[in-house]
This record gives sequence, structure tokens and C-alpha cells, in this order.
Amino acid sequence: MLHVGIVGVSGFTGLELVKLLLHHPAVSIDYIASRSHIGEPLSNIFPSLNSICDKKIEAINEDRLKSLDVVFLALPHGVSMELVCKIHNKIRLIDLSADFRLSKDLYEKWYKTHLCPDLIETAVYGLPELNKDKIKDAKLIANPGCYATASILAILPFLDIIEGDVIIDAKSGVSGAGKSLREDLLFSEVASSFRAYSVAKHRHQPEIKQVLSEMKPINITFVPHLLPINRGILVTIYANLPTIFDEVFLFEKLKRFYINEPFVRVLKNLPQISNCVGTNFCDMSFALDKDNNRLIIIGVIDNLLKGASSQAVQNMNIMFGLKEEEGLNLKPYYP
Ligand SMILES: NC(=O)C1=CN([C@@H]2O[C@H](COP(=O)(O)OP(=O)(O)OC[C@H]3O[C@@H](n4cnc5c(N)ncnc54)[C@H](OP(=O)(O)O)[C@@H]3O)[C@@H](O)[C@H]2O)C=CC1
Ligand SMILES: CC(=O)N[C@@H](CCC(=O)OP(=O)(O)O)C(=O)O
Repeated sequence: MLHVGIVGVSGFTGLELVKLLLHHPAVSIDYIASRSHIGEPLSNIFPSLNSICDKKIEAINEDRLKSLDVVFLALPHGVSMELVCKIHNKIRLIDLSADFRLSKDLYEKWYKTHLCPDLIETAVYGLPELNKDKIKDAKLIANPGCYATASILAILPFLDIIEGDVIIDAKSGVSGAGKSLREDLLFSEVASSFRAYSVAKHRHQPEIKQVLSEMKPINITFVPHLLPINRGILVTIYANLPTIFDEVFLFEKLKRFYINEPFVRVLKNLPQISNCVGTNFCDMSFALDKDNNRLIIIGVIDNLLKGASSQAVQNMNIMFGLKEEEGLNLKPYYP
């Protein structure tokens, strides 16, 4: 039995981790912590958990953390690394924040001064479909960003044949912003509306570029939008092809690429958010714009699950030699 802790349990991804791990056959949730609500049952913060998880929230305590097998950090970026710097050599960690995803230079350009830059190189970027072997031995997992997960998974199978710059048009539900109290996220600002934000200056642009550039030089233009829904991400990717490719060949190429991956569903029809929400799936398909030799790839995930918490559990399973799908046999919420 793995003894597990969750820090940042009062946030959205923390809640998802609790829901997943409560039913994980190889896990005991020994410790849940957050900055506030200490001593309160988790079900006080999330009444949806009444009589499901009334466990009390504890203060963040380094000694308690060190006694566990693995800890999930569901904290804001900047806060997470403060803790990682102190406890990294005692315990295996899965960090949902951005603190260990980027090189030091990129991190400091897009975020802030890094407190323990030497640790960045020891961290493994936790995208199982890309880095499974490295994840097995990792002590510190940098769980990928939600937009980055959907975008990288959609581009990877075609990376060897696309040429030139890639455009990613991305849309996310509001839970991607966490449980933050922000004026621009008020119901009346978001409902019945649709807007772009952080155009060509979003922090997932360097994340996606860094990961893909390790395989092939590539330029990315990334434009996120806020959908008036709770959860889910859909990315539409425009990539140029050097010549006309046969559609059947491209479909087989995509299928073959993910043939052994339990959580990528390659579809003939176009994917939609409601078919993925509530699961660890990434649904994906493509269309060929023959007039312009352009490949248009569409990928969909649940930002809180494959984009964060269930991907973190998938990483834990791989790290501890469990079946990759353990505890992740989730059914979509549709309708
Ligand atoms: N939401 C999403 O779709 C995704 C989120 N992520 C990343 O996962 C991490 C968690 O995100 P999410 O759950 O959405 O965020 P939330 O804002 O919903 O929750 C944040 C959690 O961090 C705690 N916290 C905030 N500030 C501090 C602090 N200074 N010291 C200690 N604890 C603090 C909060 O505790 P308290 O309530 O007690 O203040 C809360 O438990 C973030 O790094 C986010 O970027 C990654 C992928 C997708
Ligand atoms: C809708 C929304 O606001 N989404 C978030 C995505 C955050 C995310 O995935 O997390 P990291 O900060 O861990 O990279 C954003 O655009 O910042």
C-alpha cells in the first residue's frame, strides 16, 4: 500500500486527486494539507464530499511529508518550489505546478527567480506518452500544464513530417484558472461570452516549444481562449505539410503512434469536450486541408484530469510499477 499525501487539497486539482485516490486500490491517503481551513473536514470546503471524505485538513508540515511514499503538490507555481527545495531528497514528489517544467532561463523569463534551479535538471516532464521510461525512476515529476498536454499529444505523432511554424488555437473551461477569486472570472463576465487572452504570450507557449524542440526545431504561436463552461480543453492545431499526404496514411500513422497508449483515443470523427470530461482520455483526430497542404489536428482533454490530476496519478502508477490504468478507469460525464 502506498502512503500518499496531497498538499493544496482545498483547490480544484487537490479535490480531483482526493476523488481519484480514494478509490485507488493501492493507495492510502494519509495526509491532506493546505494553507487555510486547518482542522476542518475536507467536506466543509467541498460539500460534494459529505460522507465520502470527511478527513481533516492538516497544516503543511515537512516532517509529516517526509514520512510518506509520495506527495502530490497541487499548489500555485512559486509556492510549490519552496516546499520541493526542502523535502526533495526524502520523498518522491509529483508537482502539478509549473515550477520544474522549464529550463532555468525560460522559467525565470516567464515566471520568477527559481529557488532551487539545480533540481530542474533532475525533474522528469511527466507526460507518460512521451517519457514513460524516465518516469519509472523519477524522484521529482513536473506534471505538464493542461494546454501543453493537449497540444503536445496532438502534435507529436506528426512532428516528423510537418514543416514551418505551428499555430495552436486553444480553448479552456474556467476551472483551468483554479479556485481563484478574479473579477474577470465572474459568472457575468464569462457566461454567454467567449474571449481570447494572453495572446501569443501565454506561459504554455514556451513549455510546448521546449518539449517539442528537443526532437525538432519548431516555432509555436499559441492563442488560448476562455470557454463559458466549467471544464475541458479543445486545441485546434494548424501545421503545414511539405507535400500532399494520403489521408489513410496519416490516419494509420496517428493510430500506430498511440497503439500502446491506453489513454489516447484516436478517432475518425471530430472529438468534442463532453466526450472526455470526467476521464483521463485525450481524444484526437485530424482533417486534411488539401488546397493548402495543411494538417488540422484537434485534441481534447479534461483540464483537471488528463491536464492535471489524473495524469499525476498515471505518473504515480508508472513510478511505483503499478498498472498504468490503475484507479483511472473513469467514465465520461456525458451528457
Ligand atoms: N486548474 C487546472 O486546470 C490546472 C492547474 N494546474 C496547476 O496545478 C496547481 C493547482 O491548481 P488548482 O488546483 O487549479 O489551484 P487552486 O487555486 O484551485 O488551488 C490552489 C491550492 O493551493 C493552496 N495555496 C495557495 N496559495 C498558497 C500559499 N501561498 N501557500 C500554501 N498553499 C497555498 C490553496 O490553499 P488555500 O485554499 O488553503 O489557500 C489551494 O489548496 C497550480 O500550480 C496550477 O497552475 C495544472 C494543470 C491544470
Ligand atoms: C482558463 C485558465 O486560466 N487556464 C490556465 C491554465 C493553467 C494551467 O494549466 O496551469 P499551469 O499554470 O500549471 O501551467 C491559464 O491560462 O493560466
